[in-house]
Amino acid sequence: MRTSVLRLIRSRSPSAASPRPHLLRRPYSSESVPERKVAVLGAAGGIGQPLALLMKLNPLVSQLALYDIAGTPGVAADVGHINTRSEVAGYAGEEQLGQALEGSDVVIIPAGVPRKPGMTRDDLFNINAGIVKSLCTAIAKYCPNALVNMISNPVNSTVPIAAEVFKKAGTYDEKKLFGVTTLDVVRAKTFYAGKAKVPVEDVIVPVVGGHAGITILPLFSQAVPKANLADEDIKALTKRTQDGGTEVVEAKAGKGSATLSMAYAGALFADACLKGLNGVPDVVECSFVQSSITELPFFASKVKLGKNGVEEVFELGPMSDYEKQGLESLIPELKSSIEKGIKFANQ
Ligand SMILES: NC(=O)C1=CN([C@@H]2O[C@H](COP(=O)(O)OP(=O)(O)OC[C@H]3O[C@@H](n4cnc5c(N)ncnc54)[C@H](O)[C@@H]3O)[C@@H](O)[C@H]2O)C=CC1
Ligand SMILES: O=C([O-])CC(=O)C(=O)O
Repeated sequence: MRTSVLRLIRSRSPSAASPRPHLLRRPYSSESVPERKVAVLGAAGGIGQPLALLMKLNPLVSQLALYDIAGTPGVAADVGHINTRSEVAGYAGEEQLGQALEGSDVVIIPAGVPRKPGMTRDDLFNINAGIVKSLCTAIAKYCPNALVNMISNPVNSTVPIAAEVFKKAGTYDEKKLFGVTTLDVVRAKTFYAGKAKVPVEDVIVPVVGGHAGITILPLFSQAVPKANLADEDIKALTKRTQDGGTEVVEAKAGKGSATLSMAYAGALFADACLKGLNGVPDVVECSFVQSSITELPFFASKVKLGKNGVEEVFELGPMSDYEKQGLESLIPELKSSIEKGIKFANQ
């Protein structure tokens, strides 16, 4: 098959007599990288569009399915003209959801309403819980083996909702469900790099717990490169990381929440999932997953990604007294958000 395709290219090429190998080479052919289908649900939205662009730029993706209730044919036509490996298709409306999902290896969900100033993420629950529930019902039916990257807020509740939907459908695999908390890590790294005056590309900071206010717990005591920051600086960095979403919501003044940095973070996390699926060793990211490292059934911490999704959930590691206090304080709020999601899904 490949030989005949090459022959065809050569025979049509003006330089067919002496083909230049680099012109014929397809660096991302299925021979070197496996075929991977990624579906984005909510692809016409503020996050969905730049995320579609970034996933189109990812050489690990061979098929990109862009689904939304409306507007996706335009996004797909636009993104589809970009010169990368993947084929792009747009799907609009519930009757096309099955087609969008079928065969997906990774499903990314940024569908739902964003915050306005004065709202908490939990204020989004009433609308987004129902959206997530119906999308996950379809995932259980059409691509039960896919890795699910949940972006829709409140993540602390939408991930438990997804788990319950999958349990009811008999398809739940705790290794394949992820709450995307990468934006907290992205922010913690940026803020730390600025304060410690180190290049952001060199920074590693785990962020654990959940994805709302005080449930976001950056572990700056484990940050590298090490910097001797004062306790007051660490407190300020922690608070800014916890309030990072609100900082953007207020700056956007009613026009939504983080979209571009979230698309970046979502693309980083999906790339890590794809690398894990493809057998790349030692892929580690923070994510909100089913967990037994605390008393809570879901918790964000460092997670190793492999061929079947979560390969290992890492312990929290050594923490400062300030971080230990933060951990203690976040447990009740995170517990109640998780329970709220479970209760909703079982109504
Ligand atoms: N996990 C995280 O770190 C972050 C999460 N978010 C959350 O992501 C979500 C989306 O935010 P934005 O893209 O800014 O909102 P947006 O309103 O710009 O886009 C949401 C998209 O979802 C679509 N949608 C609604 N119902 C749908 C359904 N049933 N099926 C498919 N698509 C549907 C809408 O048509 C819209 O295109 C919000 O819940 C927001 O809070 C935002 C930033 C960071
Ligand atoms: O703050 C919001 O509503 C959106 C979000 O989750 C974030 O930016 O971290």
